[in-house]
Amino acid sequence: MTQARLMDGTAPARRIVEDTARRAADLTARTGVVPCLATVLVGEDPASVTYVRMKQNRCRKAGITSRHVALPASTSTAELVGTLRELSADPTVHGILLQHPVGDHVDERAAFEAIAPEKDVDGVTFASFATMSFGLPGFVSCTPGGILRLLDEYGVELAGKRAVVVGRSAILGKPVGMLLLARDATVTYCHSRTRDLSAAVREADIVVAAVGRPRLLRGQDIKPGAVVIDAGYNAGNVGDVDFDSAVERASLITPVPGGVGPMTIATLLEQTVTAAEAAAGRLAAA
Ligand SMILES: Nc1nc2c(c(=O)[nH]1)N[C@@H](CN(C=O)c1ccc(C(=O)N[C@@H](CCC(=O)O)C(=O)O)cc1)CN2
Repeated sequence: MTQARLMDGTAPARRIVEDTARRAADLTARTGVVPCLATVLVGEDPASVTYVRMKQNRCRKAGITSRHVALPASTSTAELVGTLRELSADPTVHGILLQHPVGDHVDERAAFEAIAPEKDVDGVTFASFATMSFGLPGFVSCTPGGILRLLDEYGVELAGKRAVVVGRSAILGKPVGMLLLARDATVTYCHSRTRDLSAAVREADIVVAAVGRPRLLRGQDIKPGAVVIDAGYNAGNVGDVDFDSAVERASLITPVPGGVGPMTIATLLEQTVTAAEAAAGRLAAA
């Protein structure tokens, strides 16, 4: 049995960020507009703090400013919605990222919907979900968008392929399935109530593991020659796929770290500059 080829996300992500940095510099030189991403974090979950910091650092390197809003864990839905509406109305902010999760006492959907669609660079609003589902231009959810870019980068044909998405979260499982469907894959969603998960996954030409359960999928669950995308971000940089056994069966597989993660942040930066370019265009037309 030959081993799968690795789908490295770091090199394509670097290219996207370099291109994004060039676009940001050009926009600033032409119009004086400096792209700005507002990051909103509720509470102090250590993983979320790390992810937000990573996003801010990459923004800085790409010529994007970031404005951080740190809110206490006790923040109510109404307070969070108020903050997001203020940022949505602020002309100096071009993109808004609300770091997930926000805590069980907060209505995360209501919060996401308080983000103006033209600033939804993380692709979390209903408006963005609709454009993703119809394959129309708009902002994509960052991890799903990054996954599709990676599949294209490695020349994976999607039309007519059986894709199985394990997970149905609003920011990952659901949108990645819709993006695959918009590219004519035959998509099955699996979740905690799916009967015989292994049998369902073994049907897949393309598996997207997006459930947040360390090493849930193992080599025996993978059809020989399948493409395996591990979108799990569990503690300690452990994915949802048992890499060592899956690599023996797959034809292509993403590592964790170094696969989907860098593509997520690259997509966020790229969409922030796109939002800033659009805002500058509206300003010039007014
Ligand atoms: N509003 C959002 N919240 C969350 C998202 C999101 O896309 N939008 N995704 C996840 C976590 N996440 C970004 O927030 C994220 C996780 C991991 C990485 C990443 O690049 N990981 C690296 C390893 C990092 C390390 O070494 O510590 C990798 O995989 O190579 C990026 C983004 C939850 N919340």
